[in-house]
Amino acid sequence: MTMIRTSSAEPIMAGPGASPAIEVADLVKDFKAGRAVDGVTFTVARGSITGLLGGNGAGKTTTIAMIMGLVLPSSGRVRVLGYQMPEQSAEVLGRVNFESPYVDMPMRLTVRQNLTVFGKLYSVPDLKARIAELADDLDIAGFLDRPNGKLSAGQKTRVALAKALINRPELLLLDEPTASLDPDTADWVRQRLLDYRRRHGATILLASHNMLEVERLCDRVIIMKRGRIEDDDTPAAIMARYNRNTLEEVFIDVARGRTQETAS
Ligand SMILES: Nc1ncnc2c1ncn2[C@@H]1O[C@H](COP(=O)(O)OP(=O)(O)OP(=O)(O)O)[C@@H](O)[C@H]1O
Repeated sequence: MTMIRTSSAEPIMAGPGASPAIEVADLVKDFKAGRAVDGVTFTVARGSITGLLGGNGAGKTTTIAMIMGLVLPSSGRVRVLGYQMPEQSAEVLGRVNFESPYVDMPMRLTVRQNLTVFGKLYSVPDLKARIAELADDLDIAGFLDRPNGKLSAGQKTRVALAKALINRPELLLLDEPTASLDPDTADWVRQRLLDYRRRHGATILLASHNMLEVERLCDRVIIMKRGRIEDDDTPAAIMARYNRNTLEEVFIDVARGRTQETAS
């Protein structure tokens, strides 16, 4: 285990398994139009799959962007794999990756060229072999030499997943990983994510509007509303607390302001 001194007086424990995958404390983000994240605190255990739920504008994407160090918090603290973000981001970014259907890869580059660029950014060793392995695992070998702009939504998602896994990340952050996919392809993507977690012991944090997906994938659910955490527990415990059989019903209760006591 390594002790690292940072600008803050407190040392950070940075050894393998020494700290949670993510620690977020009193996180706040103010934009000109108002407060997007309003004092959020949670930790994510290594090897877990955690779902970040909440209605449109609840603050999920902003929270994930602050965890990645892409958006600077107005106040509060983020640690990823034991390192303080964004100050120590250089220590962790190679061990983390991200996927969102709303962030396109360069359209004119072929799939192989895209994966090569991202692989080089992550200094992936033996990159050709890694791309071949992912092409096999994610069934993209048939269109490796096609421009990204000429792929269907389902094919693009598989390529985006290949990009997200190229550096064998210990922590994977996903923003609606199955948005706009047909149920069969969405199920296939979920299975790949479960396989990846099982094989590599990776941690996954995902924002999703698909409640069945969250019930199926997640060990734990954090529900956000207007920038704050409304609930945080296992899917089963949350459904029991709201006296509901599905997370979809809980989501609607939370969105419509029904409390755990009044929901029935
Ligand atoms: N770059 C930005 N500049 C100004 N306001 C922003 C910015 N990014 C997000 N916001 C605002 O912050 C709030 C939270 O947005 P965010 O995208 O984090 O929510 P979300 O929970 O991910 O929503 P959705 O489910 O619709 O993707 C919203 O009111 C949004 O308009």
